[in-house]
Amino acid sequence: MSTEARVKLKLTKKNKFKLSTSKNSVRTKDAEKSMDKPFPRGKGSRGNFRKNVRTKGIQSGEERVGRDFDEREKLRADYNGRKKRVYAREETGQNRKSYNGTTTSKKVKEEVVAKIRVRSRWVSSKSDNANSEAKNSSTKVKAKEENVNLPNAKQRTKAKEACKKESVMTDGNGTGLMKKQREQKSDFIKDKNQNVAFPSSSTKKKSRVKAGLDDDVEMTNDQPKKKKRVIRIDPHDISNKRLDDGIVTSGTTKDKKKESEEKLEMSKNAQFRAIQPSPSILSFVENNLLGRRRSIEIKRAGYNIDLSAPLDNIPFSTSSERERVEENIFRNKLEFFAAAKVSSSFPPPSLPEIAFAGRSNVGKSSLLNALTRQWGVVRTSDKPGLTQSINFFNLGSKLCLVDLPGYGFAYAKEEVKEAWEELVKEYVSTRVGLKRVCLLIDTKWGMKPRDHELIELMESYQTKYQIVLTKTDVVFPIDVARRAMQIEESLKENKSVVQPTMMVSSKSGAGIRCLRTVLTKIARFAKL
Ligand SMILES: Nc1nc2c(ncn2[C@@H]2O[C@H](COP(=O)(O)OP(=O)(O)OP(=O)(O)O)[C@@H](O)[C@H]2O)c(=O)[nH]1
Ligand SMILES: [Mg+2]
Repeated sequence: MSTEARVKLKLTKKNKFKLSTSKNSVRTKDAEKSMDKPFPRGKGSRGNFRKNVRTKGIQSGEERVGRDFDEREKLRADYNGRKKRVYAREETGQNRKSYNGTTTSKKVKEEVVAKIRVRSRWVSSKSDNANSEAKNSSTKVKAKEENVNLPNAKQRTKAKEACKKESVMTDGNGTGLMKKQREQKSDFIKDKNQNVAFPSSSTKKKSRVKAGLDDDVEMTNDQPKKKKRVIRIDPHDISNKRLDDGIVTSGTTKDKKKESEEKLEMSKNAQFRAIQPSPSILSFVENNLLGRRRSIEIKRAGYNIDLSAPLDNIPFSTSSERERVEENIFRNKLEFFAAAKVSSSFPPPSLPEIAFAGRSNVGKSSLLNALTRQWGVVRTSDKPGLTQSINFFNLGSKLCLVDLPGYGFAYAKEEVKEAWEELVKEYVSTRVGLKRVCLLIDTKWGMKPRDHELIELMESYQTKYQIVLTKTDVVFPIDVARRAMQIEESLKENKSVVQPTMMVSSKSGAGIRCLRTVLTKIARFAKL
């Protein structure tokens, strides 16, 4: 290359250099304008600031060199300290990478301070990932820095102070910074609690909806939530206690009563099971097939199970044989002839009377039908209280059978039941011609207090009575024997009682013939 050509090339290079520097000078002026406000306020200002930093960081190396040169030139020309600081900030904020340490010592100091300020932000953002609490605090500090949406001027100044404190903390240690931030946070919360009233629920919602939400506001929202979680229980308030804590004493006493009753009942049952029946009673039960029996057992004994009350029929008997064996009196027709609800309505005594007394539903009317084998003459029902008057039946011209109303539980008014009881008592105590009272006792339940009452009355009026256990087909044979034994033992001292205790079942017919034999003897020897 010739010398002329070399000179031309140098000139063109110089021209190009001048052009590039002039462009950079324009840009730096714009930057200068923006850097007049190093921490811009308001929406988007921070974003623009970052944008500037980013765009300037992408600049080519040639441009960067040119701009550096231009700035150096300006520094030399301008001795205003403020402008220098602005340029230093611009340098550190925009072209950190292009900085090579060739500037003046003042500029270096300012750059270092600015750089650390930026680093402190990075460190805080890094510590966010490590600790969520630190994250919240760092964002709050940022918010303070930006000073956006703070409720009043006092808080703004507080935030500024916090920001200044943070800028002093330039040691780059994350933990130390976190501690400081926590302190700041707690201070700030205290200050808020003292000065700022809690926002209402509507304001809470609004604050959540807003995109540019301030974390400080959220922090205040969290405070009442924590308070809500506190559950205060009044120890003297009964409603707080559970039912099984022993407050309701009436329930426990009731339970205790029930338990004691159950124990008594259990002890009664145990006592009943401990009864040893006499051999005579046991043999009677077995001979008459009393108690609950299987139909095959009755069949094997020779009874026709197709008949009602089969055990009242003689095995393999013909009609002639039965007429011979059975009592003549009970072959007669049963006829109803009088009913009395009051003592004045009693018919005049014409025949020896045998009465059937007992609790309601014990089987009085059924027994009358079973004895006479005339089903349907006396009305029966499974509903207690059917017989409500004293009903008189003639059995031929020899005997009068009397069906008494029951006592105890019945579907009737209390006054009516009391009237029945009084009528029965009057009848058994005053009736002339009454030769025997068959006191019917349910084999399953035994004697009840009202039965004892009637016994006492009959004892006092020397009315002869005989205990007849009914419904023996519903309990085991051994229990029939035990019940008979129990009653006999309990009435051992009584004078008007006629032994032995009779045991019957109107359903199976067990023991009916024996009772019939006993009653026939009464009719045979009785005199008015
Ligand atoms: N299993 C069984 N049931 C019987 C026996 N005797 C009577 N019953 C039933 O017991 C219920 C009451 O019988 P009733 O003869 O009406 O008794 P009641 O003593 O006259 O009753 P009231 O007239 O109300 O006092 C009826 O449903 C009968 O079928 C028996 O020996 N065995
Ligand atoms: Mg009856």
